[in-house]
Amino acid sequence: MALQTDPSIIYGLATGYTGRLRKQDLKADGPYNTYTRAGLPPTPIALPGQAALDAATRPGLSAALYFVSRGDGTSEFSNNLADHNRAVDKFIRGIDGAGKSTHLQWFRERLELKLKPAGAAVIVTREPGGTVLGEALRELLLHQPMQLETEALLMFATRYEHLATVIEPALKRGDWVLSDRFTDASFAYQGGGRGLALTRLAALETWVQGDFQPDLTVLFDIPTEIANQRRGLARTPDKFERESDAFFTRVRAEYLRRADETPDRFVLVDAARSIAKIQQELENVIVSL
Ligand SMILES: Nc1ncnc2c1ncn2[C@@H]1O[C@H](COP(=O)(O)OP(=O)(O)OP(=O)(O)O)[C@@H](O)[C@H]1O
Ligand SMILES: Cc1cn([C@H]2C[C@H](O)[C@@H](COP(=O)(O)O)O2)c(=O)[nH]c1=O
Repeated sequence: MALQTDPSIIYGLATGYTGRLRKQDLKADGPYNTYTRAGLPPTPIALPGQAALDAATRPGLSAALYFVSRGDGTSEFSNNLADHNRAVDKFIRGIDGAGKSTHLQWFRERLELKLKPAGAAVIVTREPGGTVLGEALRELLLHQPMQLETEALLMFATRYEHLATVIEPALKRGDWVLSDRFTDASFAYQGGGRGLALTRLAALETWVQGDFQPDLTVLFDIPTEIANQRRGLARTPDKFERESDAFFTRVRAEYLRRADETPDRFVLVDAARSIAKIQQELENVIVSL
């Protein structure tokens, strides 16, 4: 297994390091890139002080095998890969670039305010995930290599569980459901991005959800180059985030094709604009609901 540690890359970049590690830095091979090369870098990458030398020669007792920066000068330590991936998800991921996580939280708060008098709850969920089984499968889907067909089937398997145990019961209760991604993502990523026949995805869509469709889908549309800059903040990219620009351009094209196909269901948001401008537009969406 590769060491995959950012400080070695930063050391290798020398004066080329601008204070922010980008996705392309992780991909650029070099003697200090511990993502592309196995083993230790060729030289030490720091001049350690007395405390660090003491810690190396007399390490504290711990079962931890992994760590990830919390971004506040401290680190989150984990004993196994599943916990580590969850910690990475929490502290580093969340950066796909379009800004949907940023706006989802805000959207939820606004919607809750609107629904409060009616007493309806807002359930926020996500795909892949949203259930105990779905979250376990998410780990595999985001981090394990697998056949394209397996990936598509697992996406729809998590969706079946999600619909049956979370979404449908919530809608029956009269609650509102906000899902961070749904079936359009399968068409965009497995279909557009990876090239699985759309007819196969359409068959799975019918099997898993019948004629169920979200009432409204907000598509945060963003050119690949801008998404790249924002995604550049992600330091430990998952399987999807490691994909090429061409992949993301195809993903975007398929999202736009889906929006074009069923325009009544979609609100297309130009996500390249400022957060304030986007929220102005989302405010109008909430008013119209
Ligand atoms: N309109 C915007 N202008 C500038 N920066 C933005 C904008 N929207 C989001 N960002 C920033 O871009 C980064 C990515 O945003 P966010 O995590 O919301 O993306 P995402 O599409 O939800 O990604 P993921 O799907 O991985 O969670 C964050 O650092 C966020 O602060
Ligand atoms: C539902 C769904 C998701 N994906 C991909 C898209 C993203 O890269 C990840 C999920 O990560 P996020 O931070 O929650 O956006 O999974 C997919 O390929 N197919 C799908 O159906």
